[in-house]
Amino acid sequence: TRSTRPQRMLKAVQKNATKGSPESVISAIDYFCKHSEWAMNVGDEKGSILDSVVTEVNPSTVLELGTYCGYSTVRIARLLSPGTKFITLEFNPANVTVARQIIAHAGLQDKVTVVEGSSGDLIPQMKERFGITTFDFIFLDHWKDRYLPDIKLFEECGLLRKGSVLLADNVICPGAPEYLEYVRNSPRYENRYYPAHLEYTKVEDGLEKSVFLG
Ligand SMILES: O=C(NC/C=C/[C@H]1O[C@@H](n2ccc(=O)cc2)[C@H](O)[C@@H]1O)c1cc([N+](=O)[O-])cc(O)c1O
Ligand SMILES: [Mg+2]
Repeated sequence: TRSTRPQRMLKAVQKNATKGSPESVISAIDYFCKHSEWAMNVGDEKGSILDSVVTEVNPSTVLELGTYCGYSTVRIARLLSPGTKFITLEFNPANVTVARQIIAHAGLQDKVTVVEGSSGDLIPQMKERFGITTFDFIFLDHWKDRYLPDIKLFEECGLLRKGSVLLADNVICPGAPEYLEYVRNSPRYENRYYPAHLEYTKVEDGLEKSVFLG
């Protein structure tokens, strides 16, 4: 039967990227998406903004919602200090399999734990299963209608501390209007919008950074 796009992306990484080089894995995926098949990775333009926010925060605990094939997972993991706890949640088991291989090709398998399941089920388990008290940095890039319920879940589970940074992809395209309205109207968040474009296109998109004020 026909392969899937994530499987074809993995093949392109294994063929074109140098083992142990996160930068070459990132480049190989971006090349694949620009010249072979578009895929919903955060991409190079928004990825550079992600890099700058991760570097600025220099987090000790990180959560990513929506591993997909592991592109942003590799972008984040390559920037983390030794000893940082990084967890990424992926709902689709086939994507978990591809992502783990792409992360391993980059040599970053010891930096991040890919957990299979839904954010709604797993976020309340973060403390007991992974010994997390609060997250310093959270990247939201999963189902757009889950951004709002999940930020509320972070608050309810006490997973945010004064200064925790949330960065949300696709707040324009496909869009997360309810999430944007929530963080921008809440006195508990300080927000900044980073204008950019939908990965590998000229379509308008952007990232919203929200700092929890406690
Ligand atoms: O729809 C988008 N992203 C949804 C991502 C979903 C991913 O998150 C996982 N997940 C993990 C945990 C969960 O709880 C739920 C899902 C899913 O199994 C999937 O791997 C999207 C779409 C476009 N687009 O142009 O159309 C562009 C983008 O940058 C996007 O991110
Ligand atoms: Mg996205």
